[in-house]
Amino acid sequence: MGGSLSLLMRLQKAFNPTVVAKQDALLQIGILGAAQIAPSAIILPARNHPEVAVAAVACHDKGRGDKFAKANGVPHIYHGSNAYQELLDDSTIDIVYIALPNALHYEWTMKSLKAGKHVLLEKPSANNVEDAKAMFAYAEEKGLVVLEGCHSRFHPAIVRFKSIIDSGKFGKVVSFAGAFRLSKLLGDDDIRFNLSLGGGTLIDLGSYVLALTCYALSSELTGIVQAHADRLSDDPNADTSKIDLRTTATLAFPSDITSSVDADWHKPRYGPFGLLMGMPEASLTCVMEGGEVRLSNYVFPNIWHSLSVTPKGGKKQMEYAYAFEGSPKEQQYWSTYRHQLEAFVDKIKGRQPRNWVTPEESIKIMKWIDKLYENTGLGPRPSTSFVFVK
Ligand SMILES: NC(=O)C1=CN([C@@H]2O[C@H](COP(=O)(O)OP(=O)(O)OC[C@H]3O[C@@H](n4cnc5c(N)ncnc54)[C@H](OP(=O)(O)O)[C@@H]3O)[C@@H](O)[C@H]2O)C=CC1
Ligand SMILES: O=C1OC[C@@H](O)[C@H](O)[C@H]1O
Repeated sequence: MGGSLSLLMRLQKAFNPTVVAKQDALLQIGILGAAQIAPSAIILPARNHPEVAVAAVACHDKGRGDKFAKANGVPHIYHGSNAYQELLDDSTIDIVYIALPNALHYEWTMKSLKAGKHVLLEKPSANNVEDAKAMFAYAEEKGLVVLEGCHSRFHPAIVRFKSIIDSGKFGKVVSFAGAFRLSKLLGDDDIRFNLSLGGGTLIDLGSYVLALTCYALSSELTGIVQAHADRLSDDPNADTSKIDLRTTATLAFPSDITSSVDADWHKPRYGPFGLLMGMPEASLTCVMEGGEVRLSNYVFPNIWHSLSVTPKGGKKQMEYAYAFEGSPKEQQYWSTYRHQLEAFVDKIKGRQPRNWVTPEESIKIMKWIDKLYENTGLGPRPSTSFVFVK
């Protein structure tokens, strides 16, 4: 099939994945919050997974909740101020998908665990490392699965990217660069720019960069060489002065490897009156002694990505990894979120997932997000006033 035809097919499949026949005894998923990301991250993947069903959504606002449920074929809706807790009290729900503002991840993960539910939690896992540690410790105590949805980690493209580095074919790693850069299309009132809701560009976009960098290098980050944040406001008394529109940093890894981080929600716009957005960038580049490998588009690699391998002094070669080797043909259309759901269900069912984001990794990423925020002077994202009682 020609390039443009396969691209069209992948686009079509991304928004209309095959609806599969369901097995008996499905794991029932409840969604907390009628979030924008929920259709891509859980509704569509669940339609394509034979062992799960989305059974309910909880939304404070009845009108919005009804609209969400209707548009996404969710059979039951909880609404009103106690909606989230009512969903957790529903004994038919096995899994809770949490796509709430970052500051609410801790509270609703703890409450979900207390209610005996497994949790698929949006990235970043929490507002700060202390909250993340408490969440994963409680999950362990309860014998339940909590997975931070760093969805890119599950796609064949990132696994292939890492395997090229790990193969040693190009020798030792010299340096690494990770970027997630977008033009600002959201208002300042978006959850991403609100300190009390756990906002900030490093915690939002940078959480991917840190997680994917640490995964690809399979080694412990050892320190911060330098870091800089462009703030939303210069008024030291305003919360917005603690919100970074862009954070850039250089990190140190063992063997003198340095890695750059660019988390940017303020990529310049261009054209007349700045009407055009800059090209979104989600890339990872690893420079090794004998060559370089670069992955572009780790966010929606199922629609399109490129993996370029350039031997030192040689010609760039392109690779694509839409499916794992030997996997059924249909899987070439799986999104990062569909791969993630596969792993999550495997873990709950006691099967070995192909790939996993461990609690230790999630905690480590939160630790370095805190350290970077300390380093840039903005300070870690504060915990909320919620006090958890077992
Ligand atoms: N994995 C991925 O690709 C992506 C992940 N994310 C992550 O998902 C989470 C949610 O992001 P997104 O979908 O953009 O969020 P939304 O802005 O759509 O908000 C999600 C839900 O949070 C509740 N909420 C929104 N604003 C507030 C507020 N001011 N105070 C209290 N509750 C609020 C609402 O619940 P209700 O319906 O009850 O009113 C809303 O439906 C974040 O953690 C983000 O990092 C986001 C985008 C992509
Ligand atoms: O994938 C994403 O892209 C945009 C971000 O703001 C969002 O939170 C993130 O997960």
